[in-house]
Amino acid sequence: MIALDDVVVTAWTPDPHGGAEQVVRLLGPVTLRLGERRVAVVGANGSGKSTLARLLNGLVLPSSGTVRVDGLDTATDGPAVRRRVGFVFTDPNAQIVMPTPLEDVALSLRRRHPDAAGRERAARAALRRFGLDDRADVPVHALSGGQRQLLALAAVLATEPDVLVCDEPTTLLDLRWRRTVDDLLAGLDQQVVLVTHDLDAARRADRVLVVHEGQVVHDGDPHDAVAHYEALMSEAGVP
Ligand SMILES: Nc1ncnc2c1ncn2[C@@H]1O[C@H](COP(=O)(O)OP(=O)(O)OP(=O)(O)O)[C@@H](O)[C@H]1O
Repeated sequence: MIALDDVVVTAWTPDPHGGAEQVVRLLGPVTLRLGERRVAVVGANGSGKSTLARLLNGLVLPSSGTVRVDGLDTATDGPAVRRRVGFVFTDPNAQIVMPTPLEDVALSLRRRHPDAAGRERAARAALRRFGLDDRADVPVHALSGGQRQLLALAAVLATEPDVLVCDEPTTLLDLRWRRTVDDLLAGLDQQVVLVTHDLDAARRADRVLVVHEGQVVHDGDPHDAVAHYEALMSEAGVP
């Protein structure tokens, strides 16, 4: 169970008029209990979705309030939370750290497979699941953007997290791989929190949060939530 209580996130930003830095509120206050297997988060650019997602594994810490995952506080139990909560970034370059796909996935497997041969076998199997087996040993800079995104997802799933938080994980993928990743995420046993601009993907969730100007303004049934978001967008002049 993910529990947010009275969470507010603020940040210092420069004053556009050259004065002292100012504190701005990016998100909150937010109080939520997230227990559903598939939770989607939708909202306009800059509304606060990534900030909300990053709170869930302690990448962003609340300025006030608490975020707990299965009772672990992200502010005080960060490493334990991150072992439980895998995070897939929009930009795969933010999380690929090794020179080749095989080495990158193998790094994620080091806890579960201390022996090198077992680790390599498991890493190759993980890459195969994402159609990357023939790319296992090429330099990561030679992968396409979509292949890098698949690699990032493969590496995070290899750590077998209890919860997977994905921040727009299919943005760089073509239609075939988007469907593959959507199906794969849908079939996972883990809880998945998906930040997405893909409203069809949001409609397949069990619960949808609509974020607007740093607030969760709607929370509930996917069809109602998506309709609420579309109404918000049309008020903003989006056709
Ligand atoms: N560390 C920070 N300091 C100052 N402002 C920030 C910081 N992080 C985020 N912001 C601002 O907070 C707002 C919300 O950002 P966030 O990344 O959560 O939005 P988002 O809904 O995920 O947007 P997008 O759909 O474009 O990815 C934006 O205006 C962003 O510029």
